Amino acid sequence: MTAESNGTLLSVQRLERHFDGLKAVDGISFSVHRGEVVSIIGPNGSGKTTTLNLVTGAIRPNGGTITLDGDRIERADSARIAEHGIARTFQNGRVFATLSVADNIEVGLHTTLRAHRPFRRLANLFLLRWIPLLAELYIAIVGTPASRRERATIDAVVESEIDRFEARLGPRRDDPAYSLSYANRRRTEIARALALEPKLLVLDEPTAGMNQSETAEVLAQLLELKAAGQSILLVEHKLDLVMTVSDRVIVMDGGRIIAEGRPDEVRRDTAVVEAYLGRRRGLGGVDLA
Ligand SMILES: Nc1ncnc2c1ncn2[C@@H]1O[C@H](COP(=O)(O)OP(=O)(O)OP(=O)(O)O)[C@@H](O)[C@H]1O
Repeated sequence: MTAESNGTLLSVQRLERHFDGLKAVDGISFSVHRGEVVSIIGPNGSGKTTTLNLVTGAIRPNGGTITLDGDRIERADSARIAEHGIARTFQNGRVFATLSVADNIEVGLHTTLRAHRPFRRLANLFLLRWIPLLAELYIAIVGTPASRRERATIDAVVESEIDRFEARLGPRRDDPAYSLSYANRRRTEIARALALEPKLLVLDEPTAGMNQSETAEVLAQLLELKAAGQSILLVEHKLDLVMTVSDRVIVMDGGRIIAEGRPDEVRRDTAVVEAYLGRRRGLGGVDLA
């Protein structure tokens, strides 16, 4: 059966990544179907973020394949993969500190604007990827570059993303990101990813550093995205959230997948309980049973 006919959006096969002999990701295979929310959990250092970095092109694999919507992407760079339909957020939350909320959301769109303006696209990529401070300064002073035709489209996308987080980001739309609360920076980052209308949204610990009510808000937003049919690949330590939002849960330990299934199946898997509790690593004290 082909990727298209069985509804597979992302297919990862025998993926490997070593760091100086350490097998951070050790031959894993999994898939994400269209409209599915798949979470990767596991103790600290089990290879979750490395997997996301491989899928989003931040690093290259030593072996294996990654297929998105039928196309091989394991050798593509992150900008090409973003154009292809994967958008992500980062574990430590990355926003451009001196840019406003609106400009932060817009910046993501510029890095993936299609090749009809190859030179400007190249300049944007160069500035944003390799000299981010200079790029920030340029945008803060001159503004973001766009033709009048593009401007209307871009503004509409930015406004619709601010609307999505209206209560939180609406009043802060023109404020620089450095003045935002941590939770609002994370929301800005998620809005920037969603502005790309990705086929697959990749979230690396979106609730890290958030309190209970902020976490509940993220959960509600994830459930809304899921109801709208958004495919999501999520790494998250807060297991209550994972078990509520996920269609499928993948459990990693030592670079390998040790269990995979529906949340209720994974909860009962003894290998999972052992990985978390038996060795007292990662999320010690979490009751999976
Ligand atoms: N750039 C790197 N250079 C060397 N080792 C690395 C690098 N990135 C990750 N590792 C190692 O690979 C292993 C897996 O790391 P990874 O960050 O993927 O784990 P994780 O499951 O995301 O952990 P956490 O839950 O703590 O974020 C760890 O032993 C880590 O130290």
